[in-house]
Amino acid sequence: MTEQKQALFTIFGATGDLAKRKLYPSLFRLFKKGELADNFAVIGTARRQWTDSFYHEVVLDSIKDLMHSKTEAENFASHFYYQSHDVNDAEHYVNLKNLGERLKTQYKTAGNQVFFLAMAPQFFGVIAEHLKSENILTGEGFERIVIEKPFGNSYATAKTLNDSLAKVFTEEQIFRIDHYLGKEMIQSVSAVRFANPIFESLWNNRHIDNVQITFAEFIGVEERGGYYETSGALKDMIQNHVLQVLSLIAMEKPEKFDEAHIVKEKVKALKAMRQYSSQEALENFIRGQYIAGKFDGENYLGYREEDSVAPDSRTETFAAGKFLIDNERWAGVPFYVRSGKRMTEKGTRINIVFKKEAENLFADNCDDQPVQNVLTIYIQPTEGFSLSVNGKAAGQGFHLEPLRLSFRHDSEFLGNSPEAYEKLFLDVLNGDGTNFSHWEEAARAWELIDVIREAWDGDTSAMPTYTARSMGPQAAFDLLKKDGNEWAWQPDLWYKERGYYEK
Ligand SMILES: NC(=O)C1=CN([C@@H]2O[C@H](COP(=O)(O)OP(=O)(O)OC[C@H]3O[C@@H](n4cnc5c(N)ncnc54)[C@H](OP(=O)(O)O)[C@@H]3O)[C@@H](O)[C@H]2O)C=CC1
Ligand SMILES: O=C1O[C@H](COP(=O)(O)O)[C@@H](O)[C@H](O)[C@H]1O
Repeated sequence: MTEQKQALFTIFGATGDLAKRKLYPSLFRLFKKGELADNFAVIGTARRQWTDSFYHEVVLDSIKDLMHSKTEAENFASHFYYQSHDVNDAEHYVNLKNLGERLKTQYKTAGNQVFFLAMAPQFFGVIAEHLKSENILTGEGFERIVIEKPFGNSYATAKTLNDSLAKVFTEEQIFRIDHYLGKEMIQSVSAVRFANPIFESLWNNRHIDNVQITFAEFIGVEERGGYYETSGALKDMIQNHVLQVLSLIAMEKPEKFDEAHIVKEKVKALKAMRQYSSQEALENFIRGQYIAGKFDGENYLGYREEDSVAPDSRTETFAAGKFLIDNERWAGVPFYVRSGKRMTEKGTRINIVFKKEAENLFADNCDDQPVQNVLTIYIQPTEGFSLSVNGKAAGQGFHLEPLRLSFRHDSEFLGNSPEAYEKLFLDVLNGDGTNFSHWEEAARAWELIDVIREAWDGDTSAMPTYTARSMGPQAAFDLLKKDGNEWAWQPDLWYKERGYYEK
C-alpha cells in the first residue's frame, strides 16, 4: 500500500509557465496515486496579487486534462495557498513563515519542507539566504531545495551560484533537476547495460566502434527566443541532458546501484573525458542555425525571423561534436553527439555501433555485406530498444539479410507511465538524489563546454546553416565521415525519398 508523504511545498515562481505546465500536474499525479493525500500543503508565491481562490482556478486549469472527478481535483486544489511575495524583500518572508507554520500544524506535515525554485537562477542565492536568515529553515523535518536549469551560464557563474546555495544547504539537500534523468528509458540505460551480461561484456573499445547520441527536436524556438538567445543548443542541451546521458553510458559498473556509487562513477567518466584545446574544440565540434524551409507543404521560418531573436543572431540552434574518453574502457571510441531544433522529426535515441567482423566468412557465397550490429535505445517519442543483426534470407541459396530485434512499449503503456517530473518529485520526497545532477557533474560539464563556447565565440566566419526540418548542416555529416563513420539514424533520407522536401 502506498504510504502518503508528509510535506509542505513552497513554490517560488508559482504564477509562471513551469509551475503551470509541469509542477501542478505532477503533484496532481502523485495525489491521484495516493503518494500525496491529507498531509501536504502547497504555498505558491510570486509578485502578482492573487487570491487563494484565483490560485485554485489556475491549479484546476493546469490539471484539467488529468482529472477524472471534479471532487478529487477540487480536494487537491484546496491544499494550495497563495502568498504574494517579492523574493528580494526580507519582510515578505515573515508572511511566508507565518503561513508555513500554520499549514504545518493544519496538515500535519511533520516539519518537512520542499522549496521549489521555478524562477530565474539569479534569484536562487537571495531566496536561499532569506530562508535561513528569516528562520524558515528550522531543521525540524527534512528540508530540500529543488532547482531548475540553467545551473549557471559557464563554470564561473555555476560556481558562484553553487557557493551561494552551499552557504545554506548541503549537497544532499540540493536537487538540481535534469528532467531527462526522470525519463523512463534514460533510467533504463543501466538496466540494459548491467542486467544483460551479453551487453556488459561487450561494453568497451574492443567491441564498440562508436557511440551516437541524438537529441533531435522538431519544434523551433517557439516563444522562448529571449532565453534561447542567451543559451543556444550547446548550453541548452549538450551541457546538461546530453552529457548526463553520455556519463550513464560511459561510467564503470558502480559497486552498488545507489546514488553515492552511481554519482561517483559518472563523475569519474566525465573527468576522463578529453579536455579539448580551443583548436581541438573547433575541429571536433560544429554548429548550425536553421533557415527557412518548406516541408510537406508547410513553410517554416528561419531562426533569425523568430520572435525575440536578433536579425543577425549568431546563436546556434544545432550543435554536434565528438567527445573522447581517455580511459582503458573507451580509448579510441568516439562519442558523437548532436542536438538541435527544427530538425526532421522529434527523436531522442542512443545508437551503440559495434565493430565489424574483421573477415567476412560469407564473401565467397554471396555479395552481401553484413550490417554492423547496432543497439539502439529509444528515449522518445517511442520507448524501447532494438538490435540490428544479420540473418540468412529465407529461400534457396545463401544471402544475408539485415534483421532487427525490437522491443517498443505500446501506447497504452506509455500513456500510463509516470511523467518525468512526477518521478523526480517523488524522488525528492524520498530523499533520493540518484536522478539529479550533482555539483561535481555540473562543474565538469561546464569545463568541457566552456572551451567549445569560447572557441565558437572567437570564430567570426559565416554562421553555418541548415534548412528547417533537416538533420543539421552538412558539417554534422562530415564530422563522422572523416572518421569513416556515418550517423546510424538519418530520418531525413526517408522523407527525401518520398518527396517531402519538394512538396
Ligand atoms: N518553462 C519551462 O518549461 C522550463 C523552465 N525552466 C526554468 O525554470 C525557471 C522558471 O521558468 P518559467 O516558469 O518558464 O518562467 P516564467 O517567466 O514563466 O516565470 C517566472 C516566475 O518568477 C516570478 N518572479 C519573477 N520575479 C520575481 C520576484 N522578484 N519575486 C517573486 N517572484 C518573481 C514570476 O511571477 P511574478 O511576475 O508574478 O512575480 C513567475 O511566477 C527558469 O529558470 C527557466 O529557465 C527550465 C526548464 C523548462
Ligand atoms: O531542457 C530543455 O528540454 C526541452 C526538450 O525536452 P523534451 O523533454 O521535450 O525532450 C527543450 O525543448 C528545451 O529547449 C530545453 O531547455
